Amino acid sequence: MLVHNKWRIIRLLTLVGLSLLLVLLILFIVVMSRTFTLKENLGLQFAQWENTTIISADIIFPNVFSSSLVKHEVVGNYSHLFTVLGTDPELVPYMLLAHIDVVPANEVDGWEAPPFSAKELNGFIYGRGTIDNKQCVMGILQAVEYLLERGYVPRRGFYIGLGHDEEVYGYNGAVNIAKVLKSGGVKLQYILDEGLAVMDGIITGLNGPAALIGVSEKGQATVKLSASTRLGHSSMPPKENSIGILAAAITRLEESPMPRLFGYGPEQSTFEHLAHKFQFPLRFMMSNLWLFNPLLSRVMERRPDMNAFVRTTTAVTMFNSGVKVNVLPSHAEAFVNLRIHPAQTLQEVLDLIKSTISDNRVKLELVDGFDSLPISSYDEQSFGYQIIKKTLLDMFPQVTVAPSICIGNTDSRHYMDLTQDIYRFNPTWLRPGEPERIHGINERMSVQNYEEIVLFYFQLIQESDIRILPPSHTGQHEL
Ligand SMILES: CCCCCCCC/C=C\CCCCCCCC(=O)N[C@@H](Cc1ccccc1)C(=O)O
Ligand SMILES: [Zn+2]
Ligand SMILES: [Zn+2]
Repeated sequence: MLVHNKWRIIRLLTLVGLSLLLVLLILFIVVMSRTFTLKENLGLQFAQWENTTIISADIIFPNVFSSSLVKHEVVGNYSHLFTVLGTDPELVPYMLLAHIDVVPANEVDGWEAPPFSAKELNGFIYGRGTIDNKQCVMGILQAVEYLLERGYVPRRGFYIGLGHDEEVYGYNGAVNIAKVLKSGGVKLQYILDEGLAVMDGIITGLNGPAALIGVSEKGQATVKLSASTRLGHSSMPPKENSIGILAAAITRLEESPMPRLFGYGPEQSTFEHLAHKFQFPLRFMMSNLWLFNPLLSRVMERRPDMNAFVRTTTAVTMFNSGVKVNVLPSHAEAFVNLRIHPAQTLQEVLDLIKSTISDNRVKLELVDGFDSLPISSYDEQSFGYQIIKKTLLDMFPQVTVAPSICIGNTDSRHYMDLTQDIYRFNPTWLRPGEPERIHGINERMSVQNYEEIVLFYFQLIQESDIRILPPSHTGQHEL
């Protein structure tokens, strides 16, 4: 009897033990498969890191990641391509671009909140990337999430491209996303990428805010300059060494700015579109740039952000030389970053640098460069431009919309084979003192503006469903 009971207890315990093991195994499989899905979807963005929980995007945007209308691909290891199906295959799709990478930031430079904290202070979210370009990454995904949640089905299909290396030329992210699309024979109605913004109080003399849409972007040249002289003891220096030679060359470059070209590129159209918002006599001058170019250029060039519209800009960004206080430097090198005005070519800029330096001991190498980009359409029939403009005016009737040229470079140049119409614009409001925060300290985005950004994409996506633009009633711009 005792033996019999003992076996019954052992059998019972084994059964309980096995069941427990089974439950644990099932739990383990469920947890692991969930973790893998998250990791696959977002490239491992689910971790506990320095007291910050990084939450996977498929938790924040569940509809985007589960909808049968949306296909998500990881491209070039870290970039993201979303394909959103439209119901009407006749309608040419469009594409929204933004980038997830940022330039470095260091709290000790004077940030009011840690640059990677996204801390909210007085209605502003502080953090590197908040206005370049996380606001658009999140704004686009949040808008699509809300639309899907409401059962929206687009008529016109669209793509979303989120590059991971825009700040270092985009060669792995944007270039590969464009390749994927090209290999699928995709053609795009228009592209909207980061770029200019709503300028509020930034343009001197202008009444009211202006939304500047980049219909082109400046070219760029990164040039390496170097000089080499004999290594030796600092107690017996020659009259000049590599540092002095290179410094003199750089001084010559800084003291000889590139020619004023204001009015010979798309900026002419910008000011013609804005002219009616200036007071006399500026209104008259802006409408007659052919006559007032020389005068206006001289006023504008005094402010760095305005000077960018006047000429090819020259910025010495890196200078390296020397190894020890008592050793003559055998080699000095510097990098100069130029943003090329559309009325000049890369070759003309290189020739001018050479003649300005005018010293054969200084070696000049082109690290990377390209001419300014083609001008996208912005007339009454221009689908993309008019959709962006209408979306803006519906939201902000007080804004004047004008075509302009983007003074920085964007990923969109890698998509040039897919469309003729590329627009560079962030639905971000910039007020005095704010342009300096881009790549600078205390980069921030107001909570209110973030909500507007979500709404902007929410509206734009729905506006883009229109088959053709309604006939224009005005047939003229705001001049
Ligand atoms: C007449 C109107 C005056 C208006 C004042 C303008 C205020 C400035 C507003 C917006 C700034 C535009 C920024 C455009 C986005 C640039 C994004 C960016 O930083 N891109 C990098 C990309 C790059 C390219 C090559 C090498 C490294 C990085 C850049 O251009 O540096
Ligand atoms: Zn950017
Ligand atoms: Zn940037």
